[in-house]
Amino acid sequence: MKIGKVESYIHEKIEKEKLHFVLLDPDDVSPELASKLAKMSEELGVDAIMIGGSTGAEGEVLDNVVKAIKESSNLPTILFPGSHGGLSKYADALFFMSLLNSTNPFFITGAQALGAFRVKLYGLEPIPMAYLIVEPGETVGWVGDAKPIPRHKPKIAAAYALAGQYLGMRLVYLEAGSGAPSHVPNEMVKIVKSVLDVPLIVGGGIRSYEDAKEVAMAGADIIVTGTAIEKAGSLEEAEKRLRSIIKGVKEVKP
Ligand SMILES: CC(C)=CCC/C(C)=C/CC/C(C)=C/CC/C(C)=C/COP(=O)(O)OP(=O)(O)O
Ligand SMILES: O=P(O)(O)OC[C@@H](O)CO
Ligand SMILES: [Mg+2]
Repeated sequence: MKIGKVESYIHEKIEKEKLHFVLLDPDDVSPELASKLAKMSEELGVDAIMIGGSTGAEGEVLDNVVKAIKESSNLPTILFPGSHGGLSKYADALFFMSLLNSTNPFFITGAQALGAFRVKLYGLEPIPMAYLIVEPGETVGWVGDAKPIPRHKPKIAAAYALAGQYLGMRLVYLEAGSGAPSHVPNEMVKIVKSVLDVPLIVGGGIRSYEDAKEVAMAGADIIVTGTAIEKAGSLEEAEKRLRSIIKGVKEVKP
């Protein structure tokens, strides 16, 4: 079995440092803004750009944002699809994710089957990933028909994460939901990390130096931020926030 370029890049990098990925939602950012944010991200030390949204980032809108990002930066572009619609031939890779704690088979295997041929046709690099929604879950929890993992039940998260690894998934993503008032609890990150051999991604509600640093210290290998950068209001503010979040991530050594 061959591990693709983007996944190999992730594996090599996490040996040496904690990573920071920026998520851009084509529903919320224009190609022009995406292009500027991607360029800034590369200059400041972000490790990859994720592209997706839970309320229908697809078609031309998605393609144009991916193209704009590819033109302005050399960072790997990874699709973060809300369904089989969230695929673009212009991206490098995609998180081929299964929402393991969904109550709806569409988000566990259905969207994956409907998207599989197009992934092959577009030559996208699929990276199998267990996607787990933790309370509050926000929009993605509702859209994904999730049974969100209670914040004070880290063992449930660990059980799902380990099941994902044993099912062959090569990444686990703990998601509190975009814009969540608080990120996944540190204790949960720690316990999940302690049972896993595959890299752990944490996102949702991470918006400051302190947030990023504590989640990295708790054991996340990759920290994702979307809202903090996307909705900064100005490029100056986005830069300020990005600098402090990256500082928090990179101060923690693996
Ligand atoms: C692998 C393929 C083809 C599909 C996977 C489909 C699955 C399992 C989706 C999971 C459920 C879902 C709706 C995920 C959306 C992921 C996502 C992009 C969330 C965050 O987007 P943001 O823009 O930050 O937040 P909003 O939720 O506010 O849009
Ligand atoms: O927008 P934020 O809260 O940074 O969340 C990022 C990501 O985990 C959402 O899927
Ligand atoms: Mg969104």
